[in-house]
Amino acid sequence: MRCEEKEVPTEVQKEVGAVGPVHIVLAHEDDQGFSLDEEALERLLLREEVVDLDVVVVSVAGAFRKGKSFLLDFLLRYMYNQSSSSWMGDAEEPLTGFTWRGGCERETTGIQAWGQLFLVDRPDGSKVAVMLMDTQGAFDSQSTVRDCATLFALSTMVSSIQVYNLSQNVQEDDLQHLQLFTEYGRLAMEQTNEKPFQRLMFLVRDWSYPYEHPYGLEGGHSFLEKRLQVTQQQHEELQTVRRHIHSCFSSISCFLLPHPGLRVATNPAFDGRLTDIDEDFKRELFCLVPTLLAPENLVVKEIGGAKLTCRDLLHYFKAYMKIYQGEELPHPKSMLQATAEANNLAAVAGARALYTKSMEQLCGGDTPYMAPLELSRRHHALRLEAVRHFRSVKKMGGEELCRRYQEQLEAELDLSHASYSKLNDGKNIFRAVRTPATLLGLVFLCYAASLFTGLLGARWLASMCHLLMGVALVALLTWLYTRYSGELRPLGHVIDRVAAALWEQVFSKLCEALRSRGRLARWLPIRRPRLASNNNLKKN
Ligand SMILES: Nc1nc2c(ncn2[C@@H]2O[C@H](COP(=O)(O)OP(=O)(O)OP(=O)(O)O)[C@@H](O)[C@H]2O)c(=O)[nH]1
Ligand SMILES: [Mg+2]
Repeated sequence: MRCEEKEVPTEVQKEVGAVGPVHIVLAHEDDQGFSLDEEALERLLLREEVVDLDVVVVSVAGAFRKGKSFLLDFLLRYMYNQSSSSWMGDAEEPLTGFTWRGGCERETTGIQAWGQLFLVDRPDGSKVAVMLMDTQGAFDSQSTVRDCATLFALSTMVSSIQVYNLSQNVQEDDLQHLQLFTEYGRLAMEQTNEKPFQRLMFLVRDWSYPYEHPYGLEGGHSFLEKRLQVTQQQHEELQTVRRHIHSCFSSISCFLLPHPGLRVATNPAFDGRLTDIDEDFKRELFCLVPTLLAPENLVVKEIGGAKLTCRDLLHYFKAYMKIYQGEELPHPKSMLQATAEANNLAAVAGARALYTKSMEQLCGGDTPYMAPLELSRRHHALRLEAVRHFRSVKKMGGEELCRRYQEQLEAELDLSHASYSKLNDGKNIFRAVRTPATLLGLVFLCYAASLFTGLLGARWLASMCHLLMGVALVALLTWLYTRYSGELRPLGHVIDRVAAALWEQVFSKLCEALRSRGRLARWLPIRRPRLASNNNLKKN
């Protein structure tokens, strides 16, 4: 049921009908997130009569289908009819403005602002521009936790009065969601010591316990005081939520609103006219709206302690939107997903610690060199044990998530093995002296070659050998310097690599050739595959 005007429209209706809500943040259907309609926002905020005025932004946010747009239409009536005590309108006047309707499917998407800012003279003589904002309801079946958090955070960041619209009670999960969403907002703002947001009002709809806490602001105050109380007996988790909420807003209040009557809640033909709404509801609504919007209660939007004009607000809106569209912020997750990931991460950490402890004992910095093959064998055994430990820990999230984290663990352990192998190689005395030995060998070879070629009369060849010998000597001295001083490390690394290549290409091939002839076989320790050596034995 959409509000349709059935009678001759009143002046307020005419004005409301002439303006209408403006979509400033658009929600995209295909999981593409949100985008800011900059032009629409500029048209609204850069109007000559408001652009340099301080701005007041009143936003209503909370779960979907809880009467947010309906309430905002009464706020509109107040703004259009401020001077009159009968601002609520005629008894038979249908309620129009922000679109609202009955039914169980969501109505409002993205963020909508009323297409006109209201100019209000405050008691201190200043003039401010008031912007009313309606937001997409949280927790509908089409939005992810990230979507809900983004919209709630964004509306909290740009508003000076945020109405947190709740149904029947303030439950612990309402507080937890508020904590998550405001934290998401705080993350996107520059860190300051001041409280990042201004005024928060818990608006509890359909309050059914007026005999415990009466309707209205005072009942809300005593109720909220009890709800947000931090005591030493409370579990730390409950204390943290409450402390967080107190630390985010400079002022927090609560208003308890009665049920508007069955015609409002269940009649599909209800069009918002006052005659169909319960007296209790109207009476409390009559108090609630001025509490938010009376000139003396308006709160100018401030960021970092500085008041914002409409022009400034445009700038901040754009900047915040950009942050939420980028990838630098973490993605808020559902409670189960976050818990499951935390479980798996903790199990990975436990398994990794088990592996590292054993590997440290086996081949850590203080232990002597061990045969690479043995190291590799022990790594495989410990890796298996770590994976078994990981799988044995009870975790939420199911098999697929578990497998993903197992693969991550295995990759990490393989990386650790590679660095332990390097550490182990560094302890091999032959490896440690490989570079100087190779360079010294080169010096001697060049020297012998220069002598030999000199004897044969090939002087240019002898000179070449001398030159090469000089280069090898300089390289050796440079290497010794880098190792001693710790300076010129990149140069030392290059020399190491050249020496390793020389060793591989020349000396080890030379040794291999000699070994194959059997002359050095007894002197050069080399590990042969067991099968091959057995075969050789058999052949012999
Ligand atoms: N029970 C109850 N229903 C209300 C109240 N106020 C409005 N409604 C009804 O709730 C229904 C939804 O109203 P909307 O204003 O469209 O709700 P909304 O929170 O904006 O919904 P979304 O835009 O989908 O997030 C309508 O049928 C209203 O008549 C209230 O205080 N209590
Ligand atoms: Mg709505």
